[in-house]
Amino acid sequence: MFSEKLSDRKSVAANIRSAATKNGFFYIKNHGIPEEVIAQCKKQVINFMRQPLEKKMLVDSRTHSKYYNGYLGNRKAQISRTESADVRESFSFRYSPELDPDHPMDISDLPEDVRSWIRAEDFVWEGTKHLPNFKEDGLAYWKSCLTLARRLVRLFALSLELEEDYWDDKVTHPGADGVFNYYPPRTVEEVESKFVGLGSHTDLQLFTLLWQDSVGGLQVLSKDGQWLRAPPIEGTLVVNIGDFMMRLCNDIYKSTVHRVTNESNEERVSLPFFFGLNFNCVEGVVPSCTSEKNPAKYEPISCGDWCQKRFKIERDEFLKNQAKKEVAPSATVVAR
Ligand SMILES: O=C(O)CCC(=O)C(=O)O
Ligand SMILES: [Fe+2]
Repeated sequence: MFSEKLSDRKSVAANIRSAATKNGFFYIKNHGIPEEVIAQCKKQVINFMRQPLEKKMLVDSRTHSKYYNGYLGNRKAQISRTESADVRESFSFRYSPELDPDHPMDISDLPEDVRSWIRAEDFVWEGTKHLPNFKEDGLAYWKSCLTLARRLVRLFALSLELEEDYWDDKVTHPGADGVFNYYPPRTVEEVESKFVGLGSHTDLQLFTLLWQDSVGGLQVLSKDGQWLRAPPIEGTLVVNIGDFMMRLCNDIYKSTVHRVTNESNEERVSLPFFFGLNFNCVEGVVPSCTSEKNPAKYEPISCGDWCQKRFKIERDEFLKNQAKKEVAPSATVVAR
């Protein structure tokens, strides 16, 4: 991937094509993110999550965020309608031009159509100031992911028989959502009531880079409906295709359903990074994925609209179900 020779890069791209077509999930090694950067970030996630709830609520997403940033607590969301509420706790933040590792710039210098789509919110860093180096260490990992993702998107372009720079101008201020996931050790209640860590879902954008610690618990749904374990492999990141990529390549690449349950007595941390095009960028099916026999299945849509719609569905669904539970009678009528 980092080779000077196009033929080397093409050969990696061919591997990506094969994995993205079959499973939609693969591992990468020698990705260039230093182990030290990952370890520091993980340490900070543990520091944050082990705080008393009132400290974590300083950055509560529901009270402080317009755009789904900040902290979401244990069982405060439910990504899958047919499973339980999610046991996972998370801390989320979004792309900010000041923090861009490749070309930092002031938000006021962005053209208006790009600026109006920037979803970063300062409260996430304001409310975590009491944790020494939390922001610095968290962002060091996020920055490494962003630089890597910009490299990887070039290989994705190659893999789809597009020019390598096909998306370069469309990832200058991209969807780059950092999330710190924390799955507490599983309790007896969770086992008995079949609670999931994070219910079955697909990711939204072009692709996700995922670091997971050594605990395990990620499962991927295969084409024939089997849950496959995606175990931690030291020195690797998991990469998986998102829905927007699947749309852009007319379903050739698969955005695969996955879920997580921490089945251990240890804490589990994972660090996904969700990468997409600039949110103002309206993109349709790419030319190399359509033909007369295989017309585009999807209309162009902006990456931002797409994400916003999907986030809203997830949150609204959860709040609706909560409200229903609150007004439900204590007796349940069972059909006979
Ligand atoms: O925790 C993991 O291993 C995966 C998390 C995930 O799928 C997500 O945050 O979308
Ligand atoms: Fe996911």
